[in-house]
Amino acid sequence: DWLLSQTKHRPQVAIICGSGLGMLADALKCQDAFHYTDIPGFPQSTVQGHAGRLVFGELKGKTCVCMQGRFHMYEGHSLCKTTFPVRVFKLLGVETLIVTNAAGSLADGLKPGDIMIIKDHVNFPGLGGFNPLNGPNDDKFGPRFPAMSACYNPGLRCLAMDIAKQQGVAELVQEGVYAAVGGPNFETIAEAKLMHRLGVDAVGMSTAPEVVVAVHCGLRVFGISLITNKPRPFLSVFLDFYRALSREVVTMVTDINASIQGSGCSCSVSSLTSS
Ligand SMILES: O=P(O)(O)O[C@@H]1C[C@H](O)[C@@H](CO)O1
Ligand SMILES: Nc1nc2[nH]cnc2c(=O)[nH]1
Repeated sequence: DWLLSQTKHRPQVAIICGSGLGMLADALKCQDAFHYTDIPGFPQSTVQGHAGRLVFGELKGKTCVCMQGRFHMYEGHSLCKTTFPVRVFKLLGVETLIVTNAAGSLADGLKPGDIMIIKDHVNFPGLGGFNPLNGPNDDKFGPRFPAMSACYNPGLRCLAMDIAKQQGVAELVQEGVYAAVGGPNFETIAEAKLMHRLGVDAVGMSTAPEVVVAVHCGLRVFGISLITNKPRPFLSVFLDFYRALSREVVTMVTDINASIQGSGCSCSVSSLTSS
């Protein structure tokens, strides 16, 4: 009610900006911005890179609200608090939630700088009983036992891939499974390997609880992870080096063969190339 009394904007889309992604809010026109400290009952950001502002504005003809800074379990917030803004968005009239995060890659084809469109998630805290929907269910938001089999809207995922192609950045974008862990420590090598074997492509410390609450209250969800790092077991560093070296040798041999042929000589070192 306080927010609705402070701004004329009536957002249809909410965007939660992940670590280092707060500048997404700068794209909004005709902004009304509120510090979390000024919003009655709102939790407070404690993490560097999370400015702690709710920014309303227009983006390509849609009214949006952006969270510049989200809340994480490792800050000491209860899961109810970390996901509280999602219910605020629902009450503001939002229909679509876009979640973004910084995440570590566990997949061979995902490198730092790539974008992963989230196709599904593994909510490790949730599997262990740490769920924002714990406690009495509030039926005005959603059912006691909500389905989570299609959390990430297939139409929006498809649209995002099409836009990536149109903008010529498709090679940086792929779909994958995000896993949420509690943090704040990063994974041990054994934990990273375990998650990789379980089918996880990227790991982070947020997002899944927000998505659970959003799906519970009927919001359409789209999620992306910005890949910021990749856990590097020693063996894979060695294998990458070995592959790079092999590629160099093949290139050198190919060049040598080309110059031998250019000189009119009939011999070559092709057997070395193939081995
Ligand atoms: O809010 P997100 O999920 O982007 O933040 C990630 C997880 C930690 O807060 C932080 C670690 O780098 O980035
Ligand atoms: N848990 C986890 N969170 C991250 N956020 C950004 N990178 C990582 C990572 O490698 N692991």
